[in-house]
Amino acid sequence: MSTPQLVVHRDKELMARAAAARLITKIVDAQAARGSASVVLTGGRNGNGLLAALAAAPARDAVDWNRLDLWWGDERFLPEGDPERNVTQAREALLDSVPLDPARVHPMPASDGPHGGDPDAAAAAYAAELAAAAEPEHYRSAAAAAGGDVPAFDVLMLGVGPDTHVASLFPELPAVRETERTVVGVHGAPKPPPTRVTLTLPAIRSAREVWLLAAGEDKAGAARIALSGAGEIQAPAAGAYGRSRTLWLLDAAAASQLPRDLYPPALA
Ligand SMILES: O=C(O)[C@H](O)[C@@H](O)[C@H](O)[C@H](O)COP(=O)(O)O
Repeated sequence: MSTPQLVVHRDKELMARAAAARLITKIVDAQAARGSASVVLTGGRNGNGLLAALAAAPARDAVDWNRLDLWWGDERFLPEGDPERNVTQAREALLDSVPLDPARVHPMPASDGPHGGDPDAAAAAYAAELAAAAEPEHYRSAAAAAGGDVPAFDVLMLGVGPDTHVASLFPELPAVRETERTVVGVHGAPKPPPTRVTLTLPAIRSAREVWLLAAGEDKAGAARIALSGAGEIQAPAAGAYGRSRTLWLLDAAAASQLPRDLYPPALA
């Protein structure tokens, strides 16, 4: 478990631009070291704000887009092309503007796909897709120990909800309690739409780096709770950490309720 590091930016726009620059560098370094990079995207305003900032970034095309694997941390279980789907919003924000290899872009299944309206079957299919992409020499995740291989994600990004949810892991609901499977269906999510598909905490924790994005006053309480020792069932964001790095990227508003001892030195 990597101890959370915090970086606080002046406002959400600067946080998005700085996080986009950080992601470009991370991808470029991974591609230089291993010939490819693997990133897990998140939905929501902060996740899409980062993608939009990346699309506009001067250094954008330092990334070899053709050698980038993209996965999702969660998805709203809606028909293909629905404007509320995370992949639809990601395409609009960035993906349709860069020359990705379509075979390396892995959206979670839609509700009108081959699995019918069954989010649990869709989740099982995505878990199988992850396992097929996991190389033997890749790090075996905590979930892999229980038989659920996932690729060695370089960066897994998560927006943080005001209730401390990440991906579609909501406090106290069954999905956040999952310790075996890497992907599960979600029924009755408090954030609409109610039916979703999500990575589980073991899958999230297999990533080399986990970046949590929190901007806005409405996230201040969630950041304080998640970073002050709350349990992962009550505060899923508290259970989202990477194997070598856990990075909270906040704006000043979202950091405004943090205990002083958690403030980064520059702000203390
Ligand atoms: O499918 C989703 O809704 C997202 O994956 C979800 O986990 C989101 O990241 C958080 O709810 C934060 O959303 P905002 O950044 O819009 O507050």
